[in-house]
Amino acid sequence: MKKGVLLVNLGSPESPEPKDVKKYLGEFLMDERVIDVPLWARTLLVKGIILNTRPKQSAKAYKKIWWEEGSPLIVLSEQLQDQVQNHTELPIALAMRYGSMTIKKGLQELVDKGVDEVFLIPLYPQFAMATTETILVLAEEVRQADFPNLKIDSLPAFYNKPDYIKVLAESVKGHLQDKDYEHLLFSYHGVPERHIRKSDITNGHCKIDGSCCETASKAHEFCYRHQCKEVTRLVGEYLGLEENTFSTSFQSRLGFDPWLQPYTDRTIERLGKKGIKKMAIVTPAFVSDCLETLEEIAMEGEEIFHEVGGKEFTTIPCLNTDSNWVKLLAEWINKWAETPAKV
Ligand SMILES: C=CC1=C(C)c2cc3[nH]c(cc4nc(cc5[nH]c(cc1n2)c(C)c5CCC(=O)O)C(CCC(=O)O)=C4C)c(C)c3C=C
Ligand SMILES: [Fe+2]
Ligand SMILES: [Fe+2]
Repeated sequence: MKKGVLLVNLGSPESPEPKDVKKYLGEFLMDERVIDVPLWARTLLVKGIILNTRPKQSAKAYKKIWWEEGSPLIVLSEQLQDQVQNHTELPIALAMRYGSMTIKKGLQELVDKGVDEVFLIPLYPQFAMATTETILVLAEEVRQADFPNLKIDSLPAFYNKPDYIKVLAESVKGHLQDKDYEHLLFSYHGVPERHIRKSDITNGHCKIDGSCCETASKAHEFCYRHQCKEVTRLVGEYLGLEENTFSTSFQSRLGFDPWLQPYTDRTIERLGKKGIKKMAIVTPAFVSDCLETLEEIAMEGEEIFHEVGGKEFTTIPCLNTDSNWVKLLAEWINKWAETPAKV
C-alpha cells in the first residue's frame, strides 16, 4: 500500500472583496455543524440576515490583514505543507474545509500519486464539532462517493500530547523572552455552549459550570472547553507560571446565543481596568495566523487594552512554521507510516 498525508485547515475567501467574503461565509455558515439549527432556520439566519451585513464588515477586516501572496491562513498553511514535506518521504497534500482547495481535490492529488492509504490531519489541536468533526464527516462522504477503495486514518485531537505542549510552551517562552508581562491570556476561538452539550458522549457530564471540565470524564475526548482549559493548564505547568498570572478566554462570538465564557474582549478590558499594564496573549486554537489572530486579537484586542489604560500588548504568533512544530508533525506522520496504531 502507498501512504500519503492530507493536512486540512479551515479555508479563507478567494479575496478580501465583499463578494468573495460573502461566498465563503455562505458556505461556512451553512454547514450544519457550524450553525447547528434546522435547515429552514439556518437558511433564514444565514441567507436572510447574516449575509446581508457581515460580508461588508468582514471584508474590511480581511483587507487589513491580507498579504500580497493572499490570505495569511492559506499562505501559512502552504508554507507548513512545504516544510513538513522536507522532513518526510510521504506525499503531503493540503486542503481546506471551505473554499476552492477542497478535500476532494486534496484526496485526488494523493490518489494521482498512487496513494491508497491516507493520514488525515485536521489542523486543530482541540476537537470541535465545527472544525474537526465537520472535516472528518466530509472526508468520509467524499471517500464513499469518489474513492471507495481509499483507506483513511485520522490524527485525533492532540491538545494534551506532551510533545505538542512542549513545542507550544517553548514557542511562548521564546516570544516572551525579552518581554516583561504581568498577565498571559490564552484566547481560544469560542463556540456556542450548545455545541459542547451536543458533543457530550455521556449525555450529561458537560454542564459548563465551574467544575465539569476539571472532573475526569469520558466526555472530555470530545469536549472543546475541557481541551482548551487543559492546554492552558499544561502550558502553565510547563512554564512554571504562577497562579493568577495566566487565564483562559474565548473569542470571536457570533449571534445572540450564549458562547463559551469568559469572552476575550471583556477579559482584556477587565485586565486593563484592574491595573494590568503589560499583557501577552497566545491563541492556541489556531495553528496558523489568520483573521481571528491578526485582526481581532493583534489589532482590536490591543486597541481595547490601550483604551482602558494598558500600555504593552504582546501578541504571540501561532506556531505557523516554527521548526519544532514542523518536525513534530513530520514525526507523527513518519510514526503513522511505520505503525499507524501508535500515533
Ligand atoms: C457560528 C459560527 C462559528 C463557529 C461555531 C466557529 C467556530 C470555529 N472557528 C474556528 C476557526 C476560525 N474561524 C475563522 C473565522 C470565522 N469564524 C466564524 C464563525 C464561527 N466559527 C466566522 C463568521 C468567521 C469569518 C470571519 C468573520 O466574519 O468574523 C477563522 C479565520 C479564517 C480566515 O480566513 O482567516 C478561523 C481560523 C475554530 C477553531 C472554531 C471552533 C473551535
Ligand atoms: Fe470561526
Ligand atoms: Fe466539560
